[in-house]
Amino acid sequence: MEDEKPFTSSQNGETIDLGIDFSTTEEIKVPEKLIDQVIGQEHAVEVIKTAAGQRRHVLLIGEPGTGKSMLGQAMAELLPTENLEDILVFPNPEDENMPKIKTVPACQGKRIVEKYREKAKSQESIKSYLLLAVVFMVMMAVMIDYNTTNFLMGLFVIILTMMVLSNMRMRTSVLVPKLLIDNCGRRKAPFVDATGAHAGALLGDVRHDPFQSGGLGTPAHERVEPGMIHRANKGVLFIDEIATLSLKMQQSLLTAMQEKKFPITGQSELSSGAMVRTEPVPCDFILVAAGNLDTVDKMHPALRSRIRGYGYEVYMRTTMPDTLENRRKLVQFVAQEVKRDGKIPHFTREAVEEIVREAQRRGGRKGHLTLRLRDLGGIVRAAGDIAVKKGKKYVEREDVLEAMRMAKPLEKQLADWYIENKKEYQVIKTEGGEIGRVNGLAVIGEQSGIVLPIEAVVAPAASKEEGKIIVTGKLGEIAKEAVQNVSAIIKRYKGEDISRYDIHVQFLQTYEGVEGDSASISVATAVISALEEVPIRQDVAMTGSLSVRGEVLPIGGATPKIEAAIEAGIKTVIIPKSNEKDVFLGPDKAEKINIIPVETIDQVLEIALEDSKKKEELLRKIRESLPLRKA
Ligand SMILES: Nc1ncnc2c1ncn2[C@@H]1O[C@H](COP(=O)(O)OP(=O)(O)OP(=O)(O)O)[C@@H](O)[C@H]1O
Repeated sequence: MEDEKPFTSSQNGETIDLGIDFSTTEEIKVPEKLIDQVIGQEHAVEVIKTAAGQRRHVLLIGEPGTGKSMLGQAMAELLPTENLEDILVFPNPEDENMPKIKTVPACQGKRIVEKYREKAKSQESIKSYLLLAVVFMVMMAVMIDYNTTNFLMGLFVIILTMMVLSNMRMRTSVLVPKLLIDNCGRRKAPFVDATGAHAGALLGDVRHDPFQSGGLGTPAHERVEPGMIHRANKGVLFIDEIATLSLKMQQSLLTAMQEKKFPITGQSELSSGAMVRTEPVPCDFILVAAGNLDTVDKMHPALRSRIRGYGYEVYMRTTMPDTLENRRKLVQFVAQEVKRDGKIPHFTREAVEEIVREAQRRGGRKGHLTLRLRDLGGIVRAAGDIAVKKGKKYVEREDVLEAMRMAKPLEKQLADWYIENKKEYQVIKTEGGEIGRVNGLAVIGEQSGIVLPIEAVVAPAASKEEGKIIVTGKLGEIAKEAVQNVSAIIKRYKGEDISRYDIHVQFLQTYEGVEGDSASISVATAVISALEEVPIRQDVAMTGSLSVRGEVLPIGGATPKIEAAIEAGIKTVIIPKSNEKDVFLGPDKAEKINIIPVETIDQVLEIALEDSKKKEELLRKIRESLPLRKA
């Protein structure tokens, strides 16, 4: 029971209880089966086990790097191997363009081809002896009565014999079938990853033959190439981003799933291969399709319905509760990543603690650990590489910390560059007070924060009828929405309509990829400051969403945003109270910043505005007017 209780507090540099006694991950046993190595996706694991037993299709929806392809591979391991088959393609004497297909138990395919080859070879040797005999006889005849006519005659006979024999040779080799799918010696059912495959690779193809019309060509059956659907026969066909397949391909995939057989034909209409169409080739695979939520919308409806009707849909989790049991699983994860990589040393306990701390940080929510394990595995490998370079026997804590500094995702590198750049041009101010200018916070990608300065100017409306909200810089829509929300608040405390003013809002130097939806308390603060002419403290940064009732609502990415503020040299950060427990900072960082959680807009203004009589008056009016003001 104790193991299942989630931890709620941040560990800020203390020793982390990992729920297991060990000094290095060398002592941790890694399960043999891949399915037992899947961490934190218990529901998906259950479904995969059931689906493997019942041969059902599965649709896995979720974020990248959460184990979708790993589950597909794990499923292949669970499938029986006794009924694996070899597939052969034979020439069809009645219709050359419709090669015949034959299925035999695994390993028999090779033997059959071998037998045909032997037969063809013995015919070959008879022909060679025949040719030798003819040459010998002609030479004898020419030698007995040598003259030019006889010599030329002899040459003609030899050439004629060679031509006849070579024509016979072609006919004999035509009879050797081609082994299309060879499953001999396989210890696991096939797992075929068809992500991003083009039509020929997925469905099979027949190669073009330029000599075909001259009768010199390669026989049709030899030009037949199996598709991934055929290679996956009796195994798993895994397709990530399934919606990126063309509708036509999805339709063919559906047919293949229904029929469990699919003929192979040339995919290019201009190729001579397009004339060839084999008998249906077995493709009795289990489809494990993957993607994100967008995939569900874009997928061929009939294909999705097939999976829903004859299989399961699973939503992959992105976090798991921070319990002792799950921390133990992360220890196992580190051990298994080390084993899988094969080139890096094992981790010390302290190094694993640092990985778990990073998992908490990336979890982004209180009491949660991230399940984007591919990214976490990236840090494990980078730390391992660092330890290898230093010639260490084990990966230590400092190596993990160095890896986290080094292995920054692209977005983080970009965010750092913004900060440097903005500092250089003094776009980010970290001291003094300014009217209408606030340090907002935003994220790029998922893990990287930036300081996003916002400026507002308020002037009496130029037009008599109505004022305008003029937004410059990217994120225009977000700013407009934020201004609309703050206008309700202003109306209440000021008793006047904001439409009497033109309001200009600018997000200073924003770039592609910046997510600004959590900037609404910043916009509100900038607008109120501009309207009331009360300066905003520039050593304060803030993040939070604002409701029309003046509540400060939770946002994502609290930790990276605070880290960005620290890097920019800001001293105080305002965050929504409900995000308080999502903050995971190391002790070195935590001491550099004062984090103030707030619930309402007046609390924001109290901290962010410079002290003055005007400010006191403003706060009094706002507090009286706010419907949900908490005492
Ligand atoms: N749940 C998990 N348990 C253990 N390891 C995991 C898990 N998820 C991811 N990993 C690690 O990350 C690697 C990559 O994961 P995988 O390729 O399965 O992710 P995915 O969800 O298929 O991502 P994508 O959609 O980008 O292909 C795995 O080989 C494994 O090392």
